[in-house]
Amino acid sequence: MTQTFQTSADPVLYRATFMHTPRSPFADAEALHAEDDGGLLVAGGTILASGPWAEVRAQAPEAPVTDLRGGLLLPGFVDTHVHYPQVRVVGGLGMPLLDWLDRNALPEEARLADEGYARAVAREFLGALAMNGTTTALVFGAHYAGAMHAFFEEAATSGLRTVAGLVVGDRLLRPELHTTPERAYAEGRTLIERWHGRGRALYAVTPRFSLSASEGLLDACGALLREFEGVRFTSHINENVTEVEVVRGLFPEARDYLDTYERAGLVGRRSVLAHNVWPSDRELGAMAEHRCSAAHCPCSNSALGSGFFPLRRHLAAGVHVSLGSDVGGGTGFSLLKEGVQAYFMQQLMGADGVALTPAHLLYLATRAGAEALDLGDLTGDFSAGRQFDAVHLSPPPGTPLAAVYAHAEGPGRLLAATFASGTQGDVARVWVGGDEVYARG
Ligand SMILES: O=c1[nH]c(=O)c2nc[nH]c2[nH]1
Ligand SMILES: [Zn+2]
Repeated sequence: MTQTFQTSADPVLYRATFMHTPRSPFADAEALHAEDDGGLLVAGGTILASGPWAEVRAQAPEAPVTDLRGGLLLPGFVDTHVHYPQVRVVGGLGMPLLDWLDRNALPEEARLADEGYARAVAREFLGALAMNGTTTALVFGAHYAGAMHAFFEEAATSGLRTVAGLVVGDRLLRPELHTTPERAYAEGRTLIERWHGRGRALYAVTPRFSLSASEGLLDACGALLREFEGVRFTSHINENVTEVEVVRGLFPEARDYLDTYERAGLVGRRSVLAHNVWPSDRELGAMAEHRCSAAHCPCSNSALGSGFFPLRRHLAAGVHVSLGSDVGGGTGFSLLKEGVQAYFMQQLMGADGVALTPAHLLYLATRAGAEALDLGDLTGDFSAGRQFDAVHLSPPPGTPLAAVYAHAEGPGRLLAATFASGTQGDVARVWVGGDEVYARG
């Protein structure tokens, strides 16, 4: 059954310490906007006014107030790379990518042929996103159309914003995961017609990676992308050195890994490519020209030993970067953890790394993801006109983070501590479009 959310059309007020990054801290050092005692006026799920409490309150003196003081209100997190079928295989440590796929991920993905199994996994997956404060996700789907119908049904019930699609491959996986270009096109078309643009769902054409996709299959994906307005494209790229070598051998005509997607017409403003740990300069320049995004997945890159993400080179080339948890190659759903891991890795890169501030981490976990998905007008910050997509962090009393919250000197310290030690347990409430989609306890 699909749940319908009854968002109040009457104005409501939220009073909280809040922070957001309407602009990129990579372009503007003053991008972090913090309100120690802030107000958000929301009606019909849309933010009408945002600023100091006294000013916002004056605009709607009669509106009921939700008092969230004592915690921290942030825009809902945007996870731009996370695999729905891999919830139950998180924590397969000690293997590089291709072994990890063969031994850990793909056997589990084959189990989603059973629609009942897939539905149970979808519920676990969506619940995990919500309880971690993720309100929008670009979801790498399953290889089975039935599992994707189940996913979209469950996503509608969850209230979360999802961009997702059937994952397709026609070689070098397990035979039961293989499709054909014709079937990929037909099943993709049916899923798009049923789900794309319905409620909070959008569709993403999703070949698993060029290693497992023939040219014909990538062309079928390109046809779907051309034929249906607003459909997104996502896949993996340049994650692991062995993978890159294999792809080079499989596509002797292609200039590089990116070109395998470019030749099929898959790369544009609404394309998100996960990882990109080992890009060439040609690929970075072309990605900037296409205005596509790289989804950086620092916990996954660490767990699978894939390498250090060259953030400095992406920024220098003008490539937009967002964050992904990459569950189950990644180690969990928290974008707070991804943020601090991104920070750690850049620190460890020495002169090649970028010194990330708390504002950068917040931007990467929120606004950058919304822009990667071309949903920046809808979500990603608390500016007037955006949807009220929010996560309220309220550390349980007696925890170290609660002590920091009670005594932090200034917004930068509060935000740094939140990324450094915040977890799923600190997420108290989560809203999407003004609808509460998660409440702790
Ligand atoms: O991190 C990853 N996880 C996956 O499931 C996958 N498939 C192809 N390439 C991949 N990389
Ligand atoms: Zn992935």
